[in-house]
Amino acid sequence: MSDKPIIVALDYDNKAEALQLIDKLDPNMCRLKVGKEMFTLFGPDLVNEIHNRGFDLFLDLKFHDIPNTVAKAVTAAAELGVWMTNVHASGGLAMMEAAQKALAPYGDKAPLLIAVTVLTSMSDDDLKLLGINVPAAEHVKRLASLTQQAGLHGIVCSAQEASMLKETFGKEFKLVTPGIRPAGADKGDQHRVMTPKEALLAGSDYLVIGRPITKAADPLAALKAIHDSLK
Ligand SMILES: O=C(O)c1cc(=O)[nH]c(=O)n1[C@@H]1O[C@H](COP(=O)(O)O)[C@@H](O)[C@H]1O
Repeated sequence: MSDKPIIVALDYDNKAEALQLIDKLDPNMCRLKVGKEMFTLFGPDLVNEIHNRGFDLFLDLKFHDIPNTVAKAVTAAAELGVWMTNVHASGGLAMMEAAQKALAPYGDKAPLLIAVTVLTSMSDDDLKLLGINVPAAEHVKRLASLTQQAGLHGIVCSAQEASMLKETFGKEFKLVTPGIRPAGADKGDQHRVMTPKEALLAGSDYLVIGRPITKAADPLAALKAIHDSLK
């Protein structure tokens, strides 16, 4: 587990509202994630504004394209100075190797590069519709193995798979787990969920948490409650 495991997923269509929350947060308590919605709306300016406030940023754009294109995209993320970025493991071994290789010139300034395995919104039945006739956990394991072979830092997966994955791939291989729901919270579109405390106990290194914080009546109080529940 990281000493600062919470990553708040900022999925807002309003920059002022997002900055209002960020200004109440402490960079010693959490990291932040900007994804497709906010990056499409507000671009690198938002990344710079978050960096200026002292936060580590996970740029979650889930690149999935031909190796050359993805290598260029992760290079652009490295130029922004982000702490972590990601690709889809389903893009394949060559794509992931090209992405990792593109980061080599950045040395210890390179972002952590992780690969999304099976989205936490997907169930075994959703995989069947894609022609993948194995349980999600098995497909996650297959994609995690490819990711480790490509030399990436770790994967995005569900905390439900964390203990099996830590056992198989070792403690240095980072597990970033969305689909985190405090007990009784609305699951929304997530399927493979776990509570924050259970996720850490199962072996998650980082907990990605969005709506349980950002949609709470008092987001700061929600974050503090989750933070305290981990002690
Ligand atoms: O890569 C991700 O961050 C991600 C992968 C995944 O499998 N599932 C998943 O929910 N996410 C992201 O994690 C966040 C979860 O948000 P909430 O469901 O609101 O807590 C969203 O920003 C998703 O884009």
